[in-house]
Amino acid sequence: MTLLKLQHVQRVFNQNSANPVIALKDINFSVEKGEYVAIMGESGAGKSTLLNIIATLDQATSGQAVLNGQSLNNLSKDDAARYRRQHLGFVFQHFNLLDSLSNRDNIYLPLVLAKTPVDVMDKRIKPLVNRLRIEKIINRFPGEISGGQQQRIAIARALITNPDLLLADEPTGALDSNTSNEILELFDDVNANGQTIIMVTHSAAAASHAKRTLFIKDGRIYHELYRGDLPLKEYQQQISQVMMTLTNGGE
Ligand SMILES: Nc1ncnc2c1ncn2[C@@H]1O[C@H](COP(=O)(O)OP(=O)(O)OP(=O)(O)O)[C@@H](O)[C@H]1O
Repeated sequence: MTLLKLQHVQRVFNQNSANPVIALKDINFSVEKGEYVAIMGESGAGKSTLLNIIATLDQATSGQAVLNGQSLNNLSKDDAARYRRQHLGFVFQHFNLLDSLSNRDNIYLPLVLAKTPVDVMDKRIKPLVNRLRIEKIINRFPGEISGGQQQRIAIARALITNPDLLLADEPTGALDSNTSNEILELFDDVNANGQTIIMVTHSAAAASHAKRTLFIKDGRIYHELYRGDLPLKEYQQQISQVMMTLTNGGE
């Protein structure tokens, strides 16, 4: 089943000025339910712009973006905020946890905002605590745990609403390579449990964990790679090669 479909998506910044910026020229792709897709491209290629449109934080200038049957094109600010809360989960590079709340309350936060009863919150958190191995840190505060542990809490916060789509923006960008690997294995596990994931990353190692990688250049999809049955390392090399070609002019 198709979860996300983008057709001829264009995003122009400063459209009515003397110097409009065409950040996305013509983006076309679909994501099936249960897929794990990485998005790569050089700095300025349009990755954040694309992610923001999928995240309902921005809207296409033209073209269509549809997520789970809902057009993302003309949502009002309030409707977009509600849609995000109900259907999307976010994981960021710098975790974005609230230091004044315990880790448990950080995870509960999206449910608190949705006025969810406490017994439902307790029920929802239990399987996540086991799966993300955060038993020992759940009652501590973000300032008292490591970066990798903070990212685990952030992943739990993103998953507790059972989102249709998990959006990850450079989720290992602030972590050392060992901790990055642990977090990437966690994403593998989360995806194996049926969660659809889109991850923007500069890291070929991170992208190699996704089943498909889309490469963006100058606001268009330039190439795509499927992992298939390739071992992680070989797939990572293929991804690095495409990135190298891209960087060297992309022909
Ligand atoms: N608010 C804005 N106003 C004007 N131009 C913008 C705006 N946001 C992004 N751009 C431009 O749109 C293009 C795509 O930017 P975008 O941030 O999507 O790239 P990116 O691939 O995410 O880059 P990076 O990897 O550095 O984060 C760039 O040329 C950028 O300068």
